[in-house]
Amino acid sequence: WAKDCIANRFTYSKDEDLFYINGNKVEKESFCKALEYCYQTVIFFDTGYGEQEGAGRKHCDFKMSSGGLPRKVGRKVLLGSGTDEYVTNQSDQKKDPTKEKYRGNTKTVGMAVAGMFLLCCSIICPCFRSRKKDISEVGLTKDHSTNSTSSREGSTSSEKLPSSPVRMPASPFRVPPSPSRFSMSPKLSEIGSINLNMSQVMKATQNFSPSLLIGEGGFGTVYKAQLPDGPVVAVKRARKENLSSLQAEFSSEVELLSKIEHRNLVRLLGYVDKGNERIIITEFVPNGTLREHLDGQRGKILDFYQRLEISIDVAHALAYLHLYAEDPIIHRDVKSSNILLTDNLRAKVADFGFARAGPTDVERTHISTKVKGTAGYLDPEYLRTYQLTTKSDVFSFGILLIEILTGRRPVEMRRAADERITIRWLTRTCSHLVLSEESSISYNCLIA
Ligand SMILES: Nc1ncnc2c1ncn2[C@@H]1O[C@H](COP(=O)(O)OP(=O)(O)OP(=O)(O)O)[C@@H](O)[C@H]1O
Repeated sequence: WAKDCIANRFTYSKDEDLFYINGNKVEKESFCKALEYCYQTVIFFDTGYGEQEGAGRKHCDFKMSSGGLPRKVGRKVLLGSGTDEYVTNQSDQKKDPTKEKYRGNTKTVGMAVAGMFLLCCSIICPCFRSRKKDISEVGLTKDHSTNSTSSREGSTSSEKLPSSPVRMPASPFRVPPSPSRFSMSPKLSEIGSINLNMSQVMKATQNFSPSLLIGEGGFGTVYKAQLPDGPVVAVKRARKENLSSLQAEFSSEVELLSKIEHRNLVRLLGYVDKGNERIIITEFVPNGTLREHLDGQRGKILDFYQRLEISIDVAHALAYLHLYAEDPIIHRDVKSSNILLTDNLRAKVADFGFARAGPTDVERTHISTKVKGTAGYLDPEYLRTYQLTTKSDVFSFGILLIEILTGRRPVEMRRAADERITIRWLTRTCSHLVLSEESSISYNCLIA
């Protein structure tokens, strides 16, 4: 039998009693582990894989009903295995030779993503950046306006070069950063804050009026608010129902956002943590999410160069988080609905609810932690090993690039079964296409 799950094909040959993933022979243990995860995700997606639902159960001893299932957090997946989080050394990793083959597949994907990333950053980026106009940003009340202005990323020649080269990965693919694109991390004391109390927040949002509601997600509701002294802000309010479980998301978002400042990251302005109110106030990004644009819900469809610019913006945001923030930060939820666009179609990465501080010690390569993120964007190695590195964001970024190029979601549930998994559809479609400059899909294939 064979089973398609996310971007993988699981095959069992009864005659040979052999297990395959994407045509590669693998040990039963690796096969079962990967298939078990797929079952979990399929349940989350409710994909209608029903006809193959039982495949593998006969051979693998799944623990499907004993806590191995993903818990649902809004549209996100949360695979839990205890609450302990700890940092381990590379040398701590136990090498299981039986997993190497499957690991090889995921590494190939990782290399492909790195290739795309490099293509954007090293070749295309300089060509198009020079044509860019600077975006004027709303001036906001800051506690230390003078200092923070000097530390903010902009286009002045007085910008500082990135610090802490020690943390740069020792990768042969490393691209030297363009000094004009990065800034030092702001010091915590320099972060701007709008000091609002709850009654001012109520006033600014007109008692959380539905007419000011601009978004809703797993964390809560988001409102557009006009502050008395001018700026328009986004006010994200946690749901009351499961406040204790949202507390971690709230703390993470506030703590990490307060340490970063980059024009491609949504800026934290303040927060409320009082009684049963958890509110995050950020700059308002007026032009909706990238997903809305890809869906054609925001007027004119994005052209190729706009998509490219957006990709580059996100790449810069991630490079900043991974390499130039005070401590490395792993976003863990890079996806098109978390990319907000300005009127000039500049991208800002938002939603730091799942973000984690990465390993700070150069000796340490990863953090062992439970899996969080959104199905379809999750790095398969992280899923299997629970070992989180900045590369997990890079994997999600690769998926995002394909989404940007094709307009499709990573998994398109309404399509025919053989077209549901965008990566597979893309590779199959592209391999049949004769490349021609007239055809945008051919061009996109070429880039992908
Ligand atoms: N700063 C902002 N400016 C403009 N709109 C925003 C802003 N922040 C959030 N939104 C809108 O609110 C929606 C939900 O926001 P966000 O993704 O941060 O919430 P969430 O509860 O963490 O969602 P999810 O669980 O889907 O990640 C976004 O998709 C966007 O439409």
